[in-house]
Amino acid sequence: MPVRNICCIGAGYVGGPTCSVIAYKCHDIKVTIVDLNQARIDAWNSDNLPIYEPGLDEIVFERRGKNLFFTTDVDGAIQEADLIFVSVNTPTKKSGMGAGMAADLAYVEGATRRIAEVAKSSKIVVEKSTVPCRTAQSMRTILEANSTPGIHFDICSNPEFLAEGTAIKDLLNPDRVLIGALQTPEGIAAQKALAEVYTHWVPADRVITTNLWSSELSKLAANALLAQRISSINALSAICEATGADVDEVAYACGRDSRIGSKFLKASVGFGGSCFQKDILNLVYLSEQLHLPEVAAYWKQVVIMNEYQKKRFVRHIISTLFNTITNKKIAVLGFAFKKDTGDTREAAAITLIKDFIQEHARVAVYDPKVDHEQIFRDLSEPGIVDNRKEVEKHVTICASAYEACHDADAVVLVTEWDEFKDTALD
Ligand SMILES: NC(=O)C1=CN([C@@H]2O[C@H](COP(=O)(O)OP(=O)(O)OC[C@H]3O[C@@H](n4cnc5c(N)ncnc54)[C@H](O)[C@@H]3O)[C@@H](O)[C@H]2O)C=CC1
Ligand SMILES: O=C(O)[C@H]1O[C@H](OP(=O)(O)OP(=O)(O)OC[C@H]2O[C@@H](n3ccc(=O)[nH]c3=O)[C@H](O)[C@@H]2O)[C@H](O)[C@@H](O)[C@@H]1O
Repeated sequence: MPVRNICCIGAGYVGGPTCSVIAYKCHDIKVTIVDLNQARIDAWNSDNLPIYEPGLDEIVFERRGKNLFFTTDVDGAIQEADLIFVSVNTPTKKSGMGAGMAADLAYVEGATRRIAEVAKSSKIVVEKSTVPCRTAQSMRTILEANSTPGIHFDICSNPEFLAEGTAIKDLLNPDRVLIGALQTPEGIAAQKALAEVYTHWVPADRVITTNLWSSELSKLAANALLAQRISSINALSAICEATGADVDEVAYACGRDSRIGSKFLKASVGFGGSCFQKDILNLVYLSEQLHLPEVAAYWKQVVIMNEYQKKRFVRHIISTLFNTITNKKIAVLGFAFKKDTGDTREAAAITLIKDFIQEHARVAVYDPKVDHEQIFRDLSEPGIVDNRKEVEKHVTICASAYEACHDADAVVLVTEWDEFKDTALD
């Protein structure tokens, strides 16, 4: 049976854009995106969408109210749907077993339990969130144990590979769509039904089907391999600085080898974003649980190198400014974790600025998209009394790059926003 009604649980950076694109490309499918967060849903229903992503507004504004809906009526949307994407957050656990490493699956479990409790007909449930390998097994156990008799659930894994800032481009023209399912007749039928949603616009040869566990692991593996390339080039950048080699030239020379390839070899102050670190730590935890300590140590080094790169950058600035930045003005251009997004999760700028504050510098920040309040929130460590005051004492948020750079002792270019390329400094 072709899919006619989709519900997406989680109206975040993945659920929002992904399911909006499905609605845009599949006019014969009704798509309802739900979230518990009323403010987020209100924003999706307004002129000011909660996420900045080039091309997103046009797509949402064209389909909203036709076959694309945003609501907090989670139960109603679950009941109507024949296919449900679970696209909720899976952050690193903050406490308990696996704290600081394992993925917190409480939101995935919460959404799965809700489906089991309220569904009145059989459904295909699709794991869209990034999860540890074999999570689909736990979801199946929950669904089977808690649902009404006679109702059947098929689970597919369909990890998302979009990158923020290019989400719409990535969704409209993906390198591949990955769909894993149990290799039973029902599992294969569910896999086919989901594949048919994507082949409304994605060439069939780009839709890859695998077993459930390969699909779940491929997502963690892809992010780990991408982050590993960045840590590799950043490690080489330290050697370049000590020898006079130029890391861009080294990256170019290596990238021209078609076996290596040129993408993801840009040396940086360290990767940020909500997923690379989280997903590698998730892989490290999985390796430890599987009693593979050497494998765990191998992947952990990618994160260790990333932290080293950020600290090395701060040390370099301080030593260049005669070993002290007390009372000196440091202009920080860019706060988001990369250009073309307002997302600041795990942004390198947060670590750098906190270090500058510790050194008693005056910091002037400018970012074209990040909300001022968000910057203060990110810089104020929770739980430390008066920390917010301390941050406000040291940090000024500016309305332009020129204002931030005026009379600065150092200009730190953290996020590669295009407008900085054209910013001429006196
Ligand atoms: N941000 C990104 O670029 C990418 C993220 N991912 C993965 O996708 C998943 C989602 O990530 P984001 O969209 O960035 O997270 P997000 O935090 O922006 O959005 C998740 C949303 O789910 C909602 N939610 C949580 N539990 C719920 C429930 N029981 N019922 C209804 N709504 C609920 C939250 O309120 C939140 O709005 C994560 O597993 C992440 O690792 C995968 C690829 C790219
Ligand atoms: O699972 C996810 O969340 C997503 O994670 C990344 O996407 P994203 O984090 O949005 O952005 P990237 O373009 O991968 O950049 C991540 C970080 O690496 C940095 N980076 C990237 C490329 C590079 O060559 N050098 C480098 O330092 C960026 O500046 C940024 O801080 C992956 O690219 C997506 O495929 C994946 O779906």
